[in-house]
Amino acid sequence: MKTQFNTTNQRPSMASLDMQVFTGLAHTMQTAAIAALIFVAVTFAPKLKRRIQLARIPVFATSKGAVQSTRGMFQEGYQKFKDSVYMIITPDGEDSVIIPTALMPELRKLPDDVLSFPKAVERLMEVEYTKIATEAKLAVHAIKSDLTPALSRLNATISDEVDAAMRQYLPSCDDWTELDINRKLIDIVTRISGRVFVGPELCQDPEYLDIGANYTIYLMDAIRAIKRLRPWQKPFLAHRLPEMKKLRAIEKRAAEQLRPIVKERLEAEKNDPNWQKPEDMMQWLINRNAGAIPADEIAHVQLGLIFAAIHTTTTTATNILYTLAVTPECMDPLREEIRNAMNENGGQLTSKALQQMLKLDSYMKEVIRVHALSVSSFMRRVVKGITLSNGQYLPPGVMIEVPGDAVYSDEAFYPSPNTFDPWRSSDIRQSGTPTDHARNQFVTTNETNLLFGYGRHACPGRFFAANEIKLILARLILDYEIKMPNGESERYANIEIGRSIIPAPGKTIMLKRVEI
Ligand code: HEM
Repeated sequence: MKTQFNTTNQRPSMASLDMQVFTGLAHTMQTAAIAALIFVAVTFAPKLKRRIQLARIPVFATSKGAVQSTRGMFQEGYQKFKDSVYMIITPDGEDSVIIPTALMPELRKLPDDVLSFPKAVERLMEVEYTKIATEAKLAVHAIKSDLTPALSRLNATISDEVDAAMRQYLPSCDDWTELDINRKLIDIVTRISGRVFVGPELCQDPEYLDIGANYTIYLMDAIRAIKRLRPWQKPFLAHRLPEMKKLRAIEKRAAEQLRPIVKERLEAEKNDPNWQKPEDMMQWLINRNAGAIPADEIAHVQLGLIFAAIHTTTTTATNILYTLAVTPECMDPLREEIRNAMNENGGQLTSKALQQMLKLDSYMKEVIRVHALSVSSFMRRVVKGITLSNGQYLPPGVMIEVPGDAVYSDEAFYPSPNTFDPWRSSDIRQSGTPTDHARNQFVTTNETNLLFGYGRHACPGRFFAANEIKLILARLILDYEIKMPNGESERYANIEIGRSIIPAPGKTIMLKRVEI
């Protein structure tokens, strides 16, 4: 059989076709291989470079290491490398550099273009898809300059709201009554915070209360769902997730509810000379921008506040109540202190009365020492390379964090750390120097008190949160007996989800109104 050669006039034979296809395929594969190599180089080279730059740092454990929980990993790491910088490779593949307490002060004041809080939040919160605001400049400014200075003036209003919220959400409890206290606290805290965020009418509106109680839950559900996707799937599938649709829907409802109120207030300011500006965050946000930012943007900031304020406060208060239910011996000293402080302040829970409650403050602080909300704190991403005073270079892109929970169990900072000592801080404050007094408060932020973070981004809402929690606790302690159900005496164990440690939801405690 003659071999057929392909010419322009001839139909190609099967063999030459095969050859052409093969050559074409080979080219395509070559191109694909080069593209893949470039992709791998672009994607992994910075990571590889970082690894080389961090090579001197000991790596404690990988995600597949022998230690089971993230908390255990951080605690064991602390035992081994407490005073030095070390690295933990977390299950999400982050190179996380753990900073010892001694090196924290030199990082405290670095600006965001060197060591960034928003950039640390970006990947954690899947910001590319959730679109939540990582820069909270407007909110932070309004909290620091308007809310915190107004706290003593607003205290009576907030205290009245606490009473109203208790009446609304707690049953009469004339006899021992079993309550899902976490659920109740979400509603109570949403209403009280709402009074300060959006004013007296809206904070009682069922639509606002529903948004306030659920926004954080929907956001966290969406983040978890996105994290379950493979990285390459995210751009295509993230927006179609049912959890994301729920998130977008609640954001839309918030904008629809808040938009007309912002417009109404702007109109009133323009047209009504007798209009009195309300004292709430909504107004402070409007004032700070002289109406220059769109109403939808204010709604966005309000959602950011809801996220920052409500579940953090509720989780903290739930931790305290789960503990109160198993420490009945603390109830009388606390009750006596609250009554004395009220007697000295005209029978009211004034700001000054709250400041005088050293035992209550100490109890709250000790609960959080034993039941921290997170294994780590001060999470930041390095933007410009930093050389630490020990000579270690931290390259751009690296995440740093501090093992806050492990610090709380360090004998050097907290003697007998395994003992729950409710008056640990009040004893120091009563007998110590002014510095001891200042460094041992619930709202203190420093290298060994990390509930509210550390440095320039430390929680600006902590003064409001502390007052709110104290007002709720003072009412509960004055008016109720508290115990565990079914004669139990063990505290509910907290549950760990990644770096978070939260009180188990859905658990009950018993309340009975005190007979006077
Ligand atoms: C017990 C309740 C609360 C806890 C445990 C808590 C905790 C925190 C933590 C850990 C941070 C990050 C700090 C850092 O990394 O250095 C933070 C930031 C923040 N918190 Fe709170 N928070 C609470 C209540 C509140 C409240 C009531 C508000 C609002 C009134 C608020 C507003 C904020 C804001 C706006 C930020 C971001 C600060 C910034 O970007 O500079 N928080 N909070």
